Amino acid sequence: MTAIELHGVTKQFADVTAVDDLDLAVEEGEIYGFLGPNGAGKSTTINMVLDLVRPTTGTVTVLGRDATADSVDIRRRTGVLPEGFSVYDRLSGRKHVEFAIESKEADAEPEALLERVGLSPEDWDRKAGGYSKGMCQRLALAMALVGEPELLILDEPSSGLDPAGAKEMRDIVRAEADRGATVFFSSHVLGQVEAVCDRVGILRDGTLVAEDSIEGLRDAVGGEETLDIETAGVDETALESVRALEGVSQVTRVEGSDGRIRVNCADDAKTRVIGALEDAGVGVSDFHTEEASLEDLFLAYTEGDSASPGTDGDDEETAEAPTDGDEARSASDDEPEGDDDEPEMEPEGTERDEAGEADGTGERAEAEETEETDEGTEETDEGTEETDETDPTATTEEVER
Ligand SMILES: Nc1ncnc2c1ncn2[C@@H]1O[C@H](COP(=O)(O)OP(=O)(O)OP(=O)(O)O)[C@@H](O)[C@H]1O
Repeated sequence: MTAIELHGVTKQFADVTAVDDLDLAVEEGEIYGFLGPNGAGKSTTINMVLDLVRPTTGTVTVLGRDATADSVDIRRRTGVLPEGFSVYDRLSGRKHVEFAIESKEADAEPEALLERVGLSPEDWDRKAGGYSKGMCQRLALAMALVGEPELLILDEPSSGLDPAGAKEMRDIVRAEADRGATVFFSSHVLGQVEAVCDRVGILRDGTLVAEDSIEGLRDAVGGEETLDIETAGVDETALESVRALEGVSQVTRVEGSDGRIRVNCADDAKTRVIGALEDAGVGVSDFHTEEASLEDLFLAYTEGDSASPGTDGDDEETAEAPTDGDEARSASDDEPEGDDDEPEMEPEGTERDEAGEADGTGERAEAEETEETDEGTEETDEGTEETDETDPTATTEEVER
């Protein structure tokens, strides 16, 4: 069975097409990395999977159920780490986890979860308003893990985490997959994706431009590798003989070195390159191969005019992780009025369910139809209303737009 399935899903916000006729299938038990540049439509897709946003057209099925009609059941079986997670400042970490346990009607030990995500016992009863970004992120993960969910949806999970925290996050993701959970996570931190995902989907302008294992993507981009060769010294004639070889696309000297050269070539051209240098009398003292990095792959699929991989891949800047971890705590400023009071400890999805039952199709659907001109704003407000009252893990992203 597929854990997540989207068929022909489009989401239009006024004149912005956030997701465009998207087909996506995530198999049960796999770790699926969802990549894409800023604004590609990742969060919108995740929000549709969670029924926080409804598709303009198309169908979304999660754990074999309809994402809209069965959203309460789906949310009970799903653990979510939302982008821009905001804590309740005055509640302790322990209270947050207890809230999640109560919401899910789960049988879980808050301490075990807090410990699992690496929060120290001395922090468990501190107010989460004093937590660092990384601690907030760990707390969000602890809440997502409550009740051993069948599906984990992690939106930028390593945001705000230091390298050790990111590694712990990966270990937990792997352990969850070993337990049988499906993990769907979006990230800009490509190393995270590479280290942990079985499959990767790359979204661009709301469309899936690539979907494969990392290896498969590499092959699709051309499988070109970079040979870094250390020589005792090399002249232009020898370099020309390498340039003339079949499968070699580029030969450059490494600036500042005496005899190091870099050769971009197909996998099967490597031995020819070394042979040609030796034939030209060049002493090769060492060489190693660098595979195309995930950054290169990402850029190949997401840059340029076409939605197919290009060849360019030097500008790693573009693929750097954004600093959206800032939202983790600052977003708490957007808490609902009267945040002096503790939030009501209602089961997750209660308000949503009532809203859905109010008119049979959900208030949002109606609002979208009647207020077409201000669709985005309408959803924004509504998302806040629904999620803040029911779930402190709810994203505030739509509010901020
Ligand atoms: N509530 C909304 N109202 C209006 N436009 C929206 C809304 N939500 C998303 N969009 C637009 O839809 C597009 C996709 O946004 P989305 O947040 O899904 O992208 P993303 O891939 O998650 O980006 P990022 O990596 O920056 O978080 C963007 O152009 C965004 O401005």
